Amino acid sequence: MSKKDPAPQADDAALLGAAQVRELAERLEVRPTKQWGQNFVVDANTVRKIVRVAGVGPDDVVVEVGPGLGSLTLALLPVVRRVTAVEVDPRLAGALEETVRSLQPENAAKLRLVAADALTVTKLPGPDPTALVANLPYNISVPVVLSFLQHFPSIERVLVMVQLEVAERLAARPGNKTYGVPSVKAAWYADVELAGRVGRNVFWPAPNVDSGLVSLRRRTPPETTASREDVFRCIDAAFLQRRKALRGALASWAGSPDRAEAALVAAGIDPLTRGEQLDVAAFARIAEARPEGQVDTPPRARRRGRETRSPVPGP
Ligand SMILES: C[S@@+](CC[C@H](N)C(=O)[O-])C[C@H]1O[C@@H](n2cnc3c(N)ncnc32)[C@H](O)[C@@H]1O
Repeated sequence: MSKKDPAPQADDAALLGAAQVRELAERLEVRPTKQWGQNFVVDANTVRKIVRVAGVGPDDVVVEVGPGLGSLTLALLPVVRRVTAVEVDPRLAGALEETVRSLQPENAAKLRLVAADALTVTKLPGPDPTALVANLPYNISVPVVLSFLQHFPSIERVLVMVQLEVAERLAARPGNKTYGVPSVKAAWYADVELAGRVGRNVFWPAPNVDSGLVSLRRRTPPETTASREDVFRCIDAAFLQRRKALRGALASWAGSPDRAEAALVAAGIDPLTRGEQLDVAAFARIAEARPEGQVDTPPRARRRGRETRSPVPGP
């Protein structure tokens, strides 16, 4: 056993309870807005749980998207090396540092505030982030997760609280009725698990739906010569008409149903399969099998050009 003091836990720290969240909001004259998905956590046990399930520790540099009034930030700060908090609402961004200074002065130096729209953030100050931990605004939760996994390869783990339905969709497996574009794209970057459910009563104001915790662990993307963009375009096309067999659903993506069929056969996939049955590795194989130089063309041009294009290459 080490003689060193154990790493501080969120349990020891000053956290915000329901009364403090409301008081703080009142003092800052912040009325929560739907536009920015502002449902603040008013339950200290929930933020402790998020930090615990995230599995972050003293070496972690955590990005928190949407710190709001600071409920989760205050639970993260005692536990991790640094928190970089990205907040779009200038009223909240302007107050966060002061909140931390007054409640946890010992951790104030660990906080870095970035006042910005998280969807535009592709670089962050300070050391590379190792984790994303956030209670995300519901309307942009999937784009935020995908964008941070794309732009920050140093992020190894993600724990986000999102609308339960979105959490289930992110963690869904092929064949499941909630499996869709978010599930396949998230699986490109990470192994994804539903890590818990959270009732709506831990928020102020309470949303109309329950929430879920989603845990993502970075993995190596499927091996393919196709670019991520190409694979993602193929996924988008397949799910645009999710009940359709891929031969038809991928027709415009490939140039024609015949070309789609050829790419599917070359990838070893039955052309009558539906996208909802395939995992991300299968989409990577299809994108790889697509004829080179192929571009999405309007239907008329596609019909005219059909006979003149070169055949789809074999596997
Ligand atoms: C669900 S609240 C969570 C607040 C706080 N983390 C908590 O748990 O109480 C979402 C937060 O994200 C912020 N937000 C919304 N859209 C954003 C964006 N595009 N970029 C950064 N922050 C955003 C909101 O202003 C709000 O503070």
